[in-house]
Amino acid sequence: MALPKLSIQNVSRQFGELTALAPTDLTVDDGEFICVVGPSGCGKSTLFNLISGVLAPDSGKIMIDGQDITGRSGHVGYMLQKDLLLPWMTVIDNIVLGAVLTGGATRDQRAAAVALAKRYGIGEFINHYPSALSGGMRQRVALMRTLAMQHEVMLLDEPFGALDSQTRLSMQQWLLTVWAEQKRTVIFITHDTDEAILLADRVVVMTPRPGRVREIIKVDIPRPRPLSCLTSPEFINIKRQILDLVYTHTDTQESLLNVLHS
Ligand SMILES: Nc1ncnc2c1ncn2[C@@H]1O[C@H](COP(=O)(O)OP(=O)(O)OP(=O)(O)O)[C@@H](O)[C@H]1O
Repeated sequence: MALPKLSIQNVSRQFGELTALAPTDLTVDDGEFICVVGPSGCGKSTLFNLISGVLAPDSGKIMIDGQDITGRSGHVGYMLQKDLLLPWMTVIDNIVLGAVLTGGATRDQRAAAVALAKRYGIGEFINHYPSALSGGMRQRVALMRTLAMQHEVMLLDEPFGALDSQTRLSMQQWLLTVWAEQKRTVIFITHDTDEAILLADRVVVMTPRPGRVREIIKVDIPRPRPLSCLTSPEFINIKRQILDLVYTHTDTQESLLNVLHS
């Protein structure tokens, strides 16, 4: 059987007294698109910081292709909601920034970045500065930068969270095109249930803090997924399951019962 692309085994993290992530397991296959949803503060970004090696876990192991990368950075691409484009650099220089910081972009790397920009709708902006771009365009550039790092696993932390709903819908379709062609393994954090279902092969639902994986919902809606699938019965059915999991939690129910009986 093929090794999973990413394997998270019993990974946890405390900040002082606070358990930000309870022991968590997750296995992701090569080329999968996973969305992670869960209440604010349940440890989603902490999980990303652990996978990317920005933080070391207190327990557990993180493997990519069977290789232990626990606490080690440089093995995954990581994109945040805030695009972090450098304002004094052009679009193309921002895309190759990873290479620039690790010794300089080669001619081939720049040519590959130009090809990516042209392929994915920002070709005419490569010599512009970020300040001249709309929010959606800036996020495209930030994603191109993450792609240009050539990591097979990409972590996207609410990349469309700050965009208006119309731009967000077009960015979701755009991202699905990029993912289908580039064949990367994507883990994507979102607070938007529709976004999670539209994008994901599986949706990981986390519990409130201290977060851990509560349930994993498979999204069997065929691809490509046009916007019209947002109102299909199967979509609504999955949405109902996820909302039930996110908004009803035994601890919350127990504390409500305690209040009622006190
Ligand atoms: N560096 C840190 N030091 C102390 N506490 C932290 C640190 N990073 C995160 N936390 C705490 O850990 C918990 C989980 O935070 P995290 O950012 O991972 O949650 P999240 O699910 O990503 O939240 P949101 O959906 O609001 O972005 C929160 O209570 C947060 O305040």
